[in-house]
Amino acid sequence: MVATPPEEIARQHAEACDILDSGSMACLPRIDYGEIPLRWKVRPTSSSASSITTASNCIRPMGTSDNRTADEGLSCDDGDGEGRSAAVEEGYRYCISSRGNVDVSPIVELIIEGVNDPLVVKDEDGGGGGSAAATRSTLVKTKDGTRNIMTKSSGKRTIATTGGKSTSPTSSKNASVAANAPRKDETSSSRSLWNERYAMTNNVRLTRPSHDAWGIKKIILVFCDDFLNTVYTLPWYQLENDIGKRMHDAIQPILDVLGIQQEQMVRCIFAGMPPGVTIPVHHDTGEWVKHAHRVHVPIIVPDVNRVLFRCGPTVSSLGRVDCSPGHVFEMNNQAKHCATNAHDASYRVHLILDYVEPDFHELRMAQNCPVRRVNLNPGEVVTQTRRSIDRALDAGMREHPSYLIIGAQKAGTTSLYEYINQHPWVVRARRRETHCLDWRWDDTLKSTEERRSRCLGYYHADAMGSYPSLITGDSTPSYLLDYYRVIPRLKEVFSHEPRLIIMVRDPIGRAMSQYAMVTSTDGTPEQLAARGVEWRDKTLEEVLMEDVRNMKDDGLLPYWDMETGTVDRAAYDDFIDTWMEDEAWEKYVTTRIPINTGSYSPLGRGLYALQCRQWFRSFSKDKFLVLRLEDMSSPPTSAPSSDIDDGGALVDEETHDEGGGQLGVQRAVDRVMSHLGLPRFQVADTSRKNSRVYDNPLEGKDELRARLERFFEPHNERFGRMMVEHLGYDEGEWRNVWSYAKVG
Ligand SMILES: Nc1ncnc2c1ncn2[C@@H]1O[C@H](COP(=O)(O)OS(=O)(=O)O)[C@@H](OP(=O)(O)O)[C@H]1O
Repeated sequence: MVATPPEEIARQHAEACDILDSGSMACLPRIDYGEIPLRWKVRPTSSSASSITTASNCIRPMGTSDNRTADEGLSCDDGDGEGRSAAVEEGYRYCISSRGNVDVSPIVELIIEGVNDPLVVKDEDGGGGGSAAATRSTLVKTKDGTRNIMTKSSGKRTIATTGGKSTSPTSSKNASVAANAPRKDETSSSRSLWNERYAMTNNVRLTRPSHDAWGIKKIILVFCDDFLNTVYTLPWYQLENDIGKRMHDAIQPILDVLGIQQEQMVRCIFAGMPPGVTIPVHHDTGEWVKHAHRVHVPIIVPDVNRVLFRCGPTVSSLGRVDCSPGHVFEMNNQAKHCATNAHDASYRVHLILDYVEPDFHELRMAQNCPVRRVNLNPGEVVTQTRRSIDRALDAGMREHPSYLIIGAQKAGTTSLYEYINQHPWVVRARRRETHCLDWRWDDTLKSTEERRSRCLGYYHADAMGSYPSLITGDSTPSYLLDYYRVIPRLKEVFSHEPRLIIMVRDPIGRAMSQYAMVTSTDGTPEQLAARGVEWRDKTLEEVLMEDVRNMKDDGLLPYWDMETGTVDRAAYDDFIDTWMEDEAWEKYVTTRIPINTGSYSPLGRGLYALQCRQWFRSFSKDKFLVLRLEDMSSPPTSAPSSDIDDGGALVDEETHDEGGGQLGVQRAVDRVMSHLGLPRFQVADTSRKNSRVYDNPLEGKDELRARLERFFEPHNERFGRMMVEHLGYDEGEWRNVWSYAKVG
């Protein structure tokens, strides 16, 4: 979302003041519709409002203080809803639900001191607070909304993008128009919880870019990162200290009204809105928004008639919410909302609380990404980006790279890399294919330390140090076959053993794709050079025959009859998994893989079991994830994947994958996220990468195709068996992988 221009904020502020001055807008009736179902938060538009509001059975009433159920709420008038019409209810009930009323005087007692003091501005140098670590390397937003790491020392934007669009509602420039609030600190009570300098040493300083831009003061008790990976409890909500205990006690009645447990709370903040400020119409975004219920409780409201808080399905249908102190209301924060404090002297304070549903933690456990809860220490420094929060004391904890896509060539590795990079916590390596362990390996470097440093340079390891929640990796598909060079180097320079991802594809399709690429004259000079010229004037059949002869000469195919193109099954069964096969395979890979050309091994690269076996001997099985391209098939052009729900599952699997292919991509990426221990996200661009249009070189070559099928059939079978037996993959999916048996 583009930042709201200052003139527009000023216009909205004037409009809000007019509404308040004229008294023309009554508050929406307080109706408790129960908890707003999370799925209503997906697309808050008026059309979806009308479709979802007809489904009254979607409402899940919770116990409320006034004992009114959602259904009762729909049909009864609670006395203050004069003028309420069915249409009003119809339009707003998925945006606002009054969940009850509490006595907030214990909270007021805790936070009243210094509430009207002007905002303390942190020192230019970071005030010794939270931004110190961030000055070394900073994530910066690029034009396309992705993020780069800027390294201060070089002053050059070097690296890496992480996916995802920012939707920050405004900028600090705007705030200067909207917030004519005082910004200096001379009068602040030094022990007020609102005093940022005091909070910086006794609590923890966290930034909230949009709030900061609007001049909003805050007392933060509980906070989570954008993916709900970690929930941080700040000192002023920890039971070990007096303020924390008192906060707990004071806030508990709100949790009781909502019917939730402390563990469900993922954010809890007091937000002080300065006098004369308007927060323009916006809606909240980010992964956490989809999983959390947003609750507001007005705590200190100098004059309810000078406060305008509105929410609604569209900009033109905003309804006014009753902001009397103690009114506990849930709002759909993916619907449009805005607020004005038109009081001329005093701050307005709301408690803003977000909570997840009780089964959220189990869901995340099942996705191999359990929610962590961390107690922060007083004065602790954290490094924040828009999407991530890292403790300074965790700096350098993550070793890079976290993952490597090692192959197979032409099996969709580029696409997978691009999909993974759409995760906001994934940072690109310097190049997609670093090749730092094969042909970019520098033999002139004398020590392991130098070699490690060179390799780590491809992954921006230094700049990533302050952001341990961010990961990086690369995709170099030549590694799978070139294991004998790559594995010892990998072990030498990366002692932590990265996660290894292997994409596979029907070896016949893979070979055709390789042939099409290597013989293509399109591409950059670098690409053309890497392909080599050896296959330029050869047919697919010729290059395949060359490879099969090499294998035969190396003793790898004692079961293959060159004349008939058939496999002797008994000879095959006797030969595979013996030392003779090992020796022959080693001879083949050590003598037939040139370092400077892609024109080799069109058949050998499709013998996945033989390649994987070498990797499986060197790394434990939990390090591997093997995915089939066929399961991730998507169309060549970009298509939106907006029908994917929070858990990463499509809303309607039956219909949504027809021709779309997004489901396969999303599933593949979900599996990668589990493998990497990252929270799931929705892949926005599911289109194919690196795809090529070419004539089918097997068209009209039935005998050649049949030979290839006979050649690969036992190897495919063997590979499928390996997936089931070694990695424990599903038998139904893998046992007959790429079986060429004709049906009927
Ligand atoms: N999502 C999806 N669905 C279906 N097909 C896909 C997808 N992503 C990539 N592809 C196809 O994978 C081929 C490119 O693979 P790689 O990126 O691994 O090639 S490379 O080794 O990096 O050159 C290339 O195959 P060909 O077009 O046959 O050459 C791509 O079209």
